[in-house]
Amino acid sequence: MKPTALSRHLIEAQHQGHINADLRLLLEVVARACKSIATAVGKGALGGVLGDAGTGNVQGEAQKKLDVLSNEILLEANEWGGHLAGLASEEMDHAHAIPNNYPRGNYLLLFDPLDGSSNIDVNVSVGTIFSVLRCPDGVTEPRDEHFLQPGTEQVAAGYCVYGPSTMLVLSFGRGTHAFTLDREQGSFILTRADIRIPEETQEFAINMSNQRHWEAPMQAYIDELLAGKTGPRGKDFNMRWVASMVADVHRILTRGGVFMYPVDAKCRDKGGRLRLMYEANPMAFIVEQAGGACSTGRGRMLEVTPEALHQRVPVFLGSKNEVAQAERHHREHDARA
Ligand SMILES: O=P(O)(O)OC[C@H]1O[C@](O)(COP(=O)(O)O)[C@@H](O)[C@@H]1O
Repeated sequence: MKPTALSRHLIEAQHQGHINADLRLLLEVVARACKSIATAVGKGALGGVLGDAGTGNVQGEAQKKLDVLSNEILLEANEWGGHLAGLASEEMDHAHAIPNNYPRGNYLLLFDPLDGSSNIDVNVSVGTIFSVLRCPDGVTEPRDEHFLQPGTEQVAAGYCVYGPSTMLVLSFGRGTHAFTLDREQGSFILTRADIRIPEETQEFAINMSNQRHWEAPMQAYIDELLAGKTGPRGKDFNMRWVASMVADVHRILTRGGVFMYPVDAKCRDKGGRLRLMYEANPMAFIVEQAGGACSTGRGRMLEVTPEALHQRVPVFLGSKNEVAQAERHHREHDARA
C-alpha cells in the first residue's frame, strides 16, 4: 500500500469533518517550518548554528543560536500563513498579533521553538512543541490574555523531534499519530497511527539531582519506585532522563513510562520548571489522546486555569496508572497536612 503522507492524512481528516480547511492548512504551515528547523539542526557545526546567541529570553534564560533561528522560522512561516490571528512563543515576551495588512485567520498558535536546547551542542535530540487554540470571538488584535485558555480548549497540538530521524507527532483530538520525515522526498509519512501508551510501566524519567529539593510527597513516591521488587510496588523500575522533554515524551509514547518535573526548592517561587501554555498543555493533549494521563500532581493538566502566558507548572505525564500513583502520594500528603 502507498504510504500515507501528512497532507493526505489531513485532507482525509477534513473530508471526515474532523478538521476544517483552515486548521489543515495551518498544520501544514507548522509542519513545513519544522522541516526547515530540522535542516538547520541537522547541519550542526557545519551550519554555524551551534553555541549561544548572546541574548536572553523573557524567562531570563540564555538563548542558543538555534533557539533564535527556530523562533524566526516559525514566526515568519506562520505570520504569512493566513490562518492565524496571533501567535506566542517561549522566546517572545508577549503575544504577537498578526498585522492587519497580512492574511489572517481565527486561530492562535503557541510554541516552544526548540525545547531542550541545552542538548544542541552535544548532538542530542531536541524538538519543537506547539499548541493551537481558537481566537475568542470578536477579538481582532489578540493580546496575552486571549491566549489564557485551559488546555481542554486546544484544537490541535503536536511536537517535532529532531533525532536520528525527524518525527512529527500530532493530534487534533482524534488520536495521536506519528509521521517520519522522508528526507529525500521532503514529506512527513505516517509511520504510527493511533499510538497507545501502555497503562502500566516500570520506567520513570526525572532529574534525580533535584531530589533533596523536592517536597515530601515526591520524596515518598520516588522512594517507593527505588525500593523495587521488595518495596510496596513489588517491581523494579528503570530510569531514563534525556533532559529534553520532547525526547523523553517521545520515548513514553513509544514504550510507556512516566515523566516528571515536580516543583522543587529551586523553582517553587516560579510554580515549577516547565511552561504550561506551550510545553505542558500540548504534551498533555497528545498524551491523553494516546490513552495516557497528564497531571500537576494535584489535578488534570488540561483543566488548569492559566494566569500568565509564561506560567510554569509541575508536570507528571505518561502511563495512566503510574500518573495515578504520583497523584495518590500528593493526595495522601495533603490530607495529612
Ligand atoms: O536540566 P533539567 O533541569 O534536567 O531540565 C530539563 C528540562 O528542561 C527543558 O529543557 C525545558 O527547557 P527549555 O525550554 O529552556 O529548553 C525540558 O525539555 C527538560 O525536560
